[in-house]
Amino acid sequence: RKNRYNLFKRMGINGPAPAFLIGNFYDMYKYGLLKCWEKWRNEYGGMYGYYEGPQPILVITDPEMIKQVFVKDLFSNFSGRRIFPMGRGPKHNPDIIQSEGQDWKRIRALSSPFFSGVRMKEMSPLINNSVGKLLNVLEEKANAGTTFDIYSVYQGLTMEVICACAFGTDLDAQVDTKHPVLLKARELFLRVSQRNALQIAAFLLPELRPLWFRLGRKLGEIFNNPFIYLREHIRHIIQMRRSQKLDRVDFINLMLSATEHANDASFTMTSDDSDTADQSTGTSSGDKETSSSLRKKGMTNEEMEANLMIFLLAGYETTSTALAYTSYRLALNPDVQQKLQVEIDEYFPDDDDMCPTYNSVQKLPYLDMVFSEVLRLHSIAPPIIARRCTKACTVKGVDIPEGVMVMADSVGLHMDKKYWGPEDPAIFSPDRFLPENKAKRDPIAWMPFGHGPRNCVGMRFALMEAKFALTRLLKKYTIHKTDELQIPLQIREGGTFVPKDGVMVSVSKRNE
Ligand code: HEM
Repeated sequence: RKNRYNLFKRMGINGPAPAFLIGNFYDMYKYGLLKCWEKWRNEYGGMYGYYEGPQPILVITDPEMIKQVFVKDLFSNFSGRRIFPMGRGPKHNPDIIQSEGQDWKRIRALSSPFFSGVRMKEMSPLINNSVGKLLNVLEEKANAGTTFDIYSVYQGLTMEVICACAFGTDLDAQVDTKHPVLLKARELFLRVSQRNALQIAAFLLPELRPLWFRLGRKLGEIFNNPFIYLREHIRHIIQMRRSQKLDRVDFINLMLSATEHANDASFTMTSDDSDTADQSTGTSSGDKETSSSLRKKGMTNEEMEANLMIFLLAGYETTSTALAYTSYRLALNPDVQQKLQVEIDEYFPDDDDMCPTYNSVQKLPYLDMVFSEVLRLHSIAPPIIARRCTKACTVKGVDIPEGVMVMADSVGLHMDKKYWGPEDPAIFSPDRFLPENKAKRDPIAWMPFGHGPRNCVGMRFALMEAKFALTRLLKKYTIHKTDELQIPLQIREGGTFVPKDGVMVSVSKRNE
């Protein structure tokens, strides 16, 4: 441990001085990660090292270094992710986020087809159906003229959508706002952000992870951890679907066939499924197995459960947060909102009950610019954009020892004047994403979904869902700033970075 705390000094890399045993934990606990990163970035520049407990984190912003870690050397030297202090650890972890090496590649190869263009098109009616219900909820709010938290409304929407698309279940979570699955997911993310004594102990003493993991499970059973409720919910659905053998287009159906066909050499997914899968795996250096040979190995039952849980949580939390941040920005920038409404009206004229499609929403350039700018200013999952060095190597002249976590400072990149100036990067300005401005910038400067073969597998899904919701919402309603809107929004940091106290707005019907 003592040696570990000297690591960055020995490497000749600057950074905040760590305290023995707790690293830089005190600052992180007191001020939060966003504030610490900003302070350290200002003090030490684009590359520095700090310690999360005993875990050394090397923060980088150099585009070439990021490309080497996240793309070129990903499989050979950086196949690990950040390790959750209370998790099972990276070895033989059944879920896509925590697994590494060949296990990750196989799970990714099996999961990518859920997000292919063909699947997106098949899922669009399910999404449109839930967006229709969102409009009904907003109609009530508009009629009542009340101020309300639009974030919690979006949480109902995204929970409903992910349950329909992943499990084929109809939760009706926008109307039944006390649905236990919705409440448990909300509670789970809240608990992660609260850092109880066990979480802190696990964070500071990761060597005892197997103990923390077992203790966490035991205490979870005693104290009704929401995770256990959600896991049982997923198990129940899997059992039901196994016995019913429904022929539906949802994740669970694809996973069931992958599980049932494990090691069946003749099994192939349809060619329609392959358009995202091969981008993710099988193309990097030192990689012998192709995506399709990995897919043939299938998934175990435990992997299926674990990954359905990841999709449920990721599908629910991230997209609702992105929609909440977008509503915040639109409420504060009525000119941008109006311009967006003009674009939507032009593309969907005189059509109150429009049903956007996967292709049609991609033809709205200003919508894409607005959403991209929102994701630039509001990073939702920045700590996860990190790779653990699994084999010592040199990256652009920096010797990186095994075990160091290399994190791309996406928040710093998103605020760097070099890429986003001369206008102050803190200003919300969708024009930064005009094609002529985009062409001048290194694409690495914008990475809300991460980078490389291990980037966000659900990106297409998130973009489609958010764009369906925004086009239909803005066609009918205008979002307004209210006295209760918190400016700037306070952020709650946990697994994700979300508006701590919601987003309090009102809506009005456009044609009245
Ligand atoms: C606006 C919405 C979203 C944002 C901002 C977001 C962001 C991210 C980020 C930053 C990563 C890490 C990428 C990296 O390490 O390079 C990630 C990974 C991931 N995301 Fe998303 N995400 C979103 C939506 C979704 C959705 C809707 C799903 C699934 C339904 C999803 C599933 C995943 C999974 C499974 C991974 C791990 C991929 C892997 O390790 O191979 N995400 N996401």
